[in-house]
Amino acid sequence: MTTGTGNEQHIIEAREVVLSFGQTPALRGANVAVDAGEIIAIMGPSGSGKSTLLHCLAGILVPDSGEIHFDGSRVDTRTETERSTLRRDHFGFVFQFGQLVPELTAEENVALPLLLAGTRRNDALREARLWFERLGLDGLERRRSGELSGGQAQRVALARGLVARPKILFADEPTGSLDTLTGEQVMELLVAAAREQGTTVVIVTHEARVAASADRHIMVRDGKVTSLVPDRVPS
Ligand SMILES: Nc1ncnc2c1ncn2[C@@H]1O[C@H](COP(=O)(O)OP(=O)(O)OP(=O)(O)O)[C@@H](O)[C@H]1O
Repeated sequence: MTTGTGNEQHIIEAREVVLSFGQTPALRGANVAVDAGEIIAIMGPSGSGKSTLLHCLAGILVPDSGEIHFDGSRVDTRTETERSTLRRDHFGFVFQFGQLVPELTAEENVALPLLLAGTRRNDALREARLWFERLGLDGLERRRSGELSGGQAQRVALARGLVARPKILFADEPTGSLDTLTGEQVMELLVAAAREQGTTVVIVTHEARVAASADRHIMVRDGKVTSLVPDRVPS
């Protein structure tokens, strides 16, 4: 593992990242650097490479060339097992669809990251339950995903993404399956909870309103990040 080559002030960084799926280029030299505690929105047209960039930053995909740095050390040079451990210990995830395990109750779904990290079941469930009141999910602890509305299921997924207090929350279109109002509420909860616990957030979204909740947004076009100059969202 290579260490100590990243800029220490950035918690996560992609440098000249190139990745193709077969003949299809997805990233063609993408650069982005995110500060600790920052909430950054990745925007851009469909197929421009947003999700691929998020997956590279999160250590899910390994670039063909270029570098990913997390907390001052290289991620892309690590083995699959090392990257999996990194994700489990430091990253949380929220995606657009189908994230909850249907056989588990809502509280068991939220507790999952803690259980995977070795927390005792009772402690994990106690910690998980704290999120239900906080996210307006009181009384839904024992429901299964089929018994939740889309907005409720996304809030459960959000709780699961944050319960282990990850350093970074990666969110790929977390409001994409929701109506505008429900999506705004989920986004408000996401931003408030992330700020409260100092979690850095990298969020892929099509929606300008979602991006407006972020501290900064970047544009991905044809596999490149086009706005490298800090582009602060006006408050
Ligand atoms: N697993 C895959 N296999 C083959 N091609 C893929 C795969 N994933 C993405 N691609 C291609 O890579 C390019 C970038 O895709 P990506 O999903 O990163 O774009 P995106 O900006 O997130 O798109 P969208 O907004 O539509 O989700 C596209 O041309 C896409 O078709």
